Amino acid sequence: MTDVKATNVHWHDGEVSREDRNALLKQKGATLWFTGLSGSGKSTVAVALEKALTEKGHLCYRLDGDNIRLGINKNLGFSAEDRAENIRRIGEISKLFVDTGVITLSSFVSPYRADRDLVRELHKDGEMDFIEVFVDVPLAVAEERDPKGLYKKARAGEIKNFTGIDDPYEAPLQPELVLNSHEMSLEQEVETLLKVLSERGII
Ligand SMILES: Nc1ncnc2c1ncn2[C@@H]1O[C@H](COP(=O)(O)OS(=O)(=O)O)[C@@H](OP(=O)(O)O)[C@H]1O
Ligand SMILES: Nc1ncnc2c1ncn2[C@@H]1O[C@H](COP(=O)(O)OP(=O)(O)O)[C@@H](O)[C@H]1O
Repeated sequence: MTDVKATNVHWHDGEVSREDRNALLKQKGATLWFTGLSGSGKSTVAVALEKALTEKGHLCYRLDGDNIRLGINKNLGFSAEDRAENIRRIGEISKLFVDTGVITLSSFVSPYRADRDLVRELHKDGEMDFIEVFVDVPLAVAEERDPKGLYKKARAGEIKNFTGIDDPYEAPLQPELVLNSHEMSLEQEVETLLKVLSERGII
């Protein structure tokens, strides 16, 4: 892909600030970044949290691997380079959402530490909350769950470069939160997340 450098381009501030939008929504925009193996529970937890937050009157939005890859990132595959670009774009989108005041739930395998760290850095630019949530289950558990039948296909050699099988997953070193979804109930996971959001003044 051609890397067109942004020369003679400058950020343009409006007259409404992020603080104004946060005040309007009575919450603070933030990104919760769910990372983990396919089948670890990222989407399930994000869906449950979205429901709980909405019931409490908070505006949130889910960005999910499969959905994003059907639209804005439909030109990307699963090479390390494409995954990096996938995560970079989602990182930028998450940051824009946070700027609007929305609590953004981003669920991506995001297997490379450097890609996730780049998203963390992007959020530092705007002093925005970035909460890395490692949904951590042993590969055997994810493979046993196999909700989409993809591990079976990967083991049969029908899918190449499948994370955990013939492609790496680099676990976070210092995530804000670890959820062991094989040892916790969905309700416990949502409660834990709501507590973190409350402690940080996001809700
Ligand atoms: N090769 C390979 N490796 C991992 N995952 C694969 C692959 N091929 C397809 N899928 C399906 O795509 C979903 C992962 O997309 P992501 O955008 O989250 O991946 S990444 O962050 O760019 O690595 C992932 O979704 P989840 O199961 O929800 O994690 C899979 O359903
Ligand atoms: N405590 C739990 N938290 C999350 N998912 C769970 C839990 N217990 C069982 N599961 C199951 O594990 C699977 C996780 O799949 P999914 O959420 O699609 O994972 P991912 O988005 O990481 O690929 C689902 O079938 C879900 O019902």
